[in-house]
Amino acid sequence: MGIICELKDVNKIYSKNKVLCNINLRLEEGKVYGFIGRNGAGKTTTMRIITGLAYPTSGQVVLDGETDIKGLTEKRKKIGCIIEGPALNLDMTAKQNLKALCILYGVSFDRIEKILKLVGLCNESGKKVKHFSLGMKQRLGIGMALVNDPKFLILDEPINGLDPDGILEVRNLIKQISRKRKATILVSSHILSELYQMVDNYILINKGEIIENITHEELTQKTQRYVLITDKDTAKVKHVLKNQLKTDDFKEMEDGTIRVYELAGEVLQIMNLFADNGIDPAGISVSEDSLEEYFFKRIGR
Ligand SMILES: Nc1ncnc2c1ncn2[C@@H]1O[C@H](COP(=O)(O)OP(=O)(O)OP(=O)(O)O)[C@@H](O)[C@H]1O
Repeated sequence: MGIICELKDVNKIYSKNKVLCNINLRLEEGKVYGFIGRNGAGKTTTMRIITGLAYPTSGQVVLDGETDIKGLTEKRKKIGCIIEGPALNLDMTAKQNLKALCILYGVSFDRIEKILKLVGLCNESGKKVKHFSLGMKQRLGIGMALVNDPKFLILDEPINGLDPDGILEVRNLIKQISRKRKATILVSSHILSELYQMVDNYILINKGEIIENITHEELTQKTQRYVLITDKDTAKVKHVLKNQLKTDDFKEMEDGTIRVYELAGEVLQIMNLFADNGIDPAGISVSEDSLEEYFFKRIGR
């Protein structure tokens, strides 16, 4: 899998205020990345640096292997982005906005109908954007970001402020774009659960530092319900789980505890079995981390 974007030791200082600290990121082709952090964590600044709207104080941006200004400028033409809200002309219709952008990019109008269909705005041809709902504006913004047929999409908080219907529409749209166009997508949010089941990888940023970069599977496992077992004879516990409970869905954690996922509702069954096998665990309980709990735990709050 090729790397479409890489940040190497990127730092950004705004008048003595260090807003990005040694950011290292590698974004693979065709994957969807959720960029999650509280307001002011540094998401927008990172996105601005990737797209060339801001320069890093130090460090390097690599886009599709290019590192010099000329190469980066060429690659940036193939990035579609919404940063700090879509740039829309409110007195024009969706189609007129898309047409204006096609002229700016020097591309044919052929793609407009396809984009309107994809973003679900085909039936809004007579309506000026100022009469659109926030969700419609966001969808048009995403459509605008697709005009130059990008391989890489950067969407800054596209779900922020939307009602539940709007959230669903934008989520579905992003999933569809990723499936149909195989584009790499970096999408930010300050709420981890907003991006759940929508992205392949979660990149957590806090106070300008990347604190975690994990896959959807890893996050699911970390936030699932599980039976938490504490016992000094972990080998025996694992043996009983595997051979008598016939489950492989457990994990030994770094602190020596064991988490059994599949049988989270079967704690009594597990306790009985342990009793039969002479295991008297120091601790056994059902536990889970919600997505937001997990996030706050990671950012230390
Ligand atoms: N042009 C600027 N000049 C000075 N400070 C800035 C500038 N742009 C951003 N900052 C500061 O950098 C920090 C990170 O801001 P950034 O916008 O990247 O955060 P964010 O994670 O995108 O949050 P938000 O969702 O609120 O935009 C903040 O403390 C912000 O005040």
